[in-house]
Amino acid sequence: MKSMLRFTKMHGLGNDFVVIDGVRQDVQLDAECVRRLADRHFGVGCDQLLLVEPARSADTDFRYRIFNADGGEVEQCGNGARCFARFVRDQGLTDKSAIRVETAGGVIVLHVGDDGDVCVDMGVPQLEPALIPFLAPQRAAAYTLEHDGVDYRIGAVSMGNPHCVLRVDAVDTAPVATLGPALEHHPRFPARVNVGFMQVLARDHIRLRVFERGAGETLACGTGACAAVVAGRLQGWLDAQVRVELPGGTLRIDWAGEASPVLMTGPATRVFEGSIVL
Ligand SMILES: N[C@H](CCC[C@H](N)C(=O)O)C(=O)O
Repeated sequence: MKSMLRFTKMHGLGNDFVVIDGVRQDVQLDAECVRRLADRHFGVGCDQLLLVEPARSADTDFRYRIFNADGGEVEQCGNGARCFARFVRDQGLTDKSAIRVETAGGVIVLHVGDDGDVCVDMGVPQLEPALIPFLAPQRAAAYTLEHDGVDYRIGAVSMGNPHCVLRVDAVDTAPVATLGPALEHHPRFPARVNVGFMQVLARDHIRLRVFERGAGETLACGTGACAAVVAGRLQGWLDAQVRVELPGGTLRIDWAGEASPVLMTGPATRVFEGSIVL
């Protein structure tokens, strides 16, 4: 039976989303439906689809589910979290300025600023290989990853979702389109992986491009920015506060190190509202 679904199109620095209110709408999504909504020719088009649901526990305000354009449900989305916060406030679903949200990757706390930016406590990065998941004998600040006869030096971090970070001399000429998909599917990342290409300009300033798991290269990746700063700090290249310059714009990432949470601050933009027949 066909049904009409209302949605809001949003983006975080060009990483774009279809956001759906699953609080006031009865929404049943399967992978095929997500792929169709995400399709830039036959659907609305987006990198990820975000589904807002009622909280399932007393200590959170909402549940937030994230689906990549390939239809797969994933644990976390940083740019999406900022758009989520803007959405629930704009839609009158909450008037809180600190919003606790359950995700498949853990609880995150969103702080909506008066300046329009949103600061997200993305939680403590996970560095144990088995929990990333990444196949390695033990935890290290950096690993050697072999692919096609070449040894790459990488950082491996989970922000709830898995990230592999490589340092490059220049992001503009980095082999994102070829090495990105190859490493996304590397057998040592059993859940696949997001692949970040990081150029260090200063101890408080990097450029970053990310080939995202399940979506391809995006204009920005919030969890990728967090993972790059964590990997860079663990290798001694970066300070506690870093400007991360992505193709779609700049995020501020703060990480005091080790057991501290990673804080991500940046904008969230609403583009248009719409409805679609499913
Ligand atoms: N592609 C990611 C999910 C979206 C993350 C990204 N859009 C962000 O802003 O963090 C994954 O499969 O883990």
